[in-house]
Amino acid sequence: MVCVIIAAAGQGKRMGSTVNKVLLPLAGKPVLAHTIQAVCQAKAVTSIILTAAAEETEKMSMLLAELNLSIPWQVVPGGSERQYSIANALQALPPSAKIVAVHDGARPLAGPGLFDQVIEAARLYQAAVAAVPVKDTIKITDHSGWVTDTPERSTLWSVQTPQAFDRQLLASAYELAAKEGYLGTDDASLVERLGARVKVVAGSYQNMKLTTPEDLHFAETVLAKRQAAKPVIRAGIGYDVHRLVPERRLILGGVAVPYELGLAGHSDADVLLHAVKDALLGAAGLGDIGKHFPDTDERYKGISSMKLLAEVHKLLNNHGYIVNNIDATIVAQKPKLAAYIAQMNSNIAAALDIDVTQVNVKATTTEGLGFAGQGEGVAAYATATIASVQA
Ligand SMILES: Nc1ccn([C@@H]2O[C@H](COP(=O)(O)OP(=O)(O)OP(=O)(O)O)[C@@H](O)[C@H]2O)c(=O)n1
Ligand SMILES: C[C@](O)(CO)[C@H](O)COP(=O)(O)O
Repeated sequence: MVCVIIAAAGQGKRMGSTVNKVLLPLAGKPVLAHTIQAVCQAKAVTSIILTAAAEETEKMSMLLAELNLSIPWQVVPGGSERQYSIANALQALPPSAKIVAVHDGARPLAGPGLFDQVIEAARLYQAAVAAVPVKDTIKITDHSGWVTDTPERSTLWSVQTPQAFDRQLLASAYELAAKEGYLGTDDASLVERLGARVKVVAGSYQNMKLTTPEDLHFAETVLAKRQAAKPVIRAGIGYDVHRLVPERRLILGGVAVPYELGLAGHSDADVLLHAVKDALLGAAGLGDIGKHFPDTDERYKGISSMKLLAEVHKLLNNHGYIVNNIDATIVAQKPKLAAYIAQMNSNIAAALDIDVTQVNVKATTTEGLGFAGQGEGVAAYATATIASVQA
């Protein structure tokens, strides 16, 4: 379980506004609403704790309630410094939380994917931060403004949030900082003092912390551009045929259909899923299943086509696509398939992480004509549309 602490208990003094900057309007809604929605879209996140200044607790609770979140949330009082706010939130963590991510309420432009990446890195390495390479040359000065050093830029990173940690590690880091009276400017610096290693995950230059007024203009521009960007839709087609033979199971759309014959093939010969996968790969311009899962490869002998459908889904995601819809037709004289169609739809939807309404499997006979009509084999046609994911 992953709990995200959203720090929102500051005053936004550098913004020069009379209201807390996280409550300022941005593209038609409060900055904090953008931040919370991005956090909630991350797949791994299971709960939220928001830190709020005492006098803003009610306002922020109302904002959270209006967002109608599907995961549990709570609001805890902040402290006089960001670090003290996070320390309060750590006391309120749900017992099930094994990973804790911390994010600034004032970073509304972080994409959901970044949370998932940083959380995944925290699972692997115990501590991870989003960061971008610095673009300017950085100088160190003395207190009179004289340059004392120019650090090598290739080792310098501008560190952002989210930052994610193993729960115990972060708790120990905060305990040590409290004991030693150390006040850091981010959470990872506390963890570093324990001697633990922190992994850097590539963040985004757009994921800026709204600190001064010009940052708000930048954020408006980024959001306007994101809203105007139209996803590109691509379509693909798939077709497959397998021979019906004795002593094989008849697997269609991941369902074992009772019948005296089954489909012959190197894998489980799920002709429907083969057509669906070819349609998806075709839509993405990624070839076909023969290219990715050759029938000469022993690894795929007898393999469930549901597993390979999940692989195709991963491949599409890695190339920046999400699935829009699937339409498919199974061509078989026998057996009757109507009773199994709903399960096929839901199997396909689950593997592709889409709603079942986006999948439409049908079945038809050929009135006794041709190889399907003669019961020699089963064919399947599929079409798929996919959409490119916006950055
Ligand atoms: N005592 C504090 C101070 C800051 N924050 C939060 O930590 C994030 C990052 O801090 P910063 O940008 O410094 O915000 P402010 O403290 O509000 O800004 P300023 O320093 O200009 O007053 C913000 O979302 C802020 O609301 C917090 O939860 N508790
Ligand atoms: C945690 C942080 O956002 C990482 O860049 C940053 O250090 C917060 O600093 P601030 O002093 O609260 O602005």
